[in-house]
Amino acid sequence: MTSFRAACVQLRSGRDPAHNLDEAERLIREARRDGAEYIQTPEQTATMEMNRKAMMAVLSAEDDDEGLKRMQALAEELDIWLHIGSMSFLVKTCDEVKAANRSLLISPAGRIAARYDKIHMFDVDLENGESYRESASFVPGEKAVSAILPWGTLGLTICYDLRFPYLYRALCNQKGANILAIPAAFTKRTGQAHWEVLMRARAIENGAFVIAAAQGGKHENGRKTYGHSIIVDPWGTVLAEAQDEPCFIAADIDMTRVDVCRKAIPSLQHDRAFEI
Ligand SMILES: O=C(O)CNC(=O)[C@H](CS)NC(=O)CCC(=O)C(=O)O
Repeated sequence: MTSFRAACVQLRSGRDPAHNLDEAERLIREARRDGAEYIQTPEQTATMEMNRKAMMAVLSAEDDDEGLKRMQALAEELDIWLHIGSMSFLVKTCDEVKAANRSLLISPAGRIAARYDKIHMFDVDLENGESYRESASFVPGEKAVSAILPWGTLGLTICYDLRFPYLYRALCNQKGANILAIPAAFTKRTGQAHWEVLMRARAIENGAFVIAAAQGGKHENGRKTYGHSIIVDPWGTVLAEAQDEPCFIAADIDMTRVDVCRKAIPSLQHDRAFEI
């Protein structure tokens, strides 16, 4: 199998996890009716907009999470690869309980085929006063993860990871990835300036498809995310892109494009070690 239809579900998740999952399910079903076989949802599909205390109060460990079980049942019912861009789960570190910002690939049998914990924490102060301390609530992951799909190999990353190109290089050169997943909740301000150019760069420099489902619009607490869920081919061509409303976008993915583009520009093979 060398081609498949991929979709991104764009959300504007709010404070109520059940409502967020209802909205995700509605759009996943729409994307399925349109023929999608791989459907990705954004970072923080189930819980956004919460302060640390409120968020910790509603989270469960992955094994006990009803929302995740619901998404597993949905993948099985619809016979799709359902990629939950991220959900948060409680995890114990040595001295405290924190959350993992975790991406989950669910197989058409409803099983968890891969899980990836976001490596790079968004601890940032923007010029306009917006300030984020992801590491206050989340423990970062330590491990790059790829997963084999029937059509190719998926590299799993999340949002701010987009800014660390060597992660994508490692996924493509050392873990076989030729499809890069970058589900996100980018800020509107940074997204306007950086989103599309970085997404296209990751696709071009690695000769890989990029699939990125996003949060978009003005959320309940006033925070604005950029939206613009995007699917890019290995030559850097944008195959589908959203605005900032909840919706789905879809594209037919022809995996033979990976070989063609990597043959034309074999930069992955031309990587060299160098002295500093
Ligand atoms: O906190 C939540 O509710 C959902 N999670 C997020 O919004 C995450 C962590 S704060 N956002 C990003 O990584 C934005 C990256 C970004 O915008 C950039 O790199 O420019």
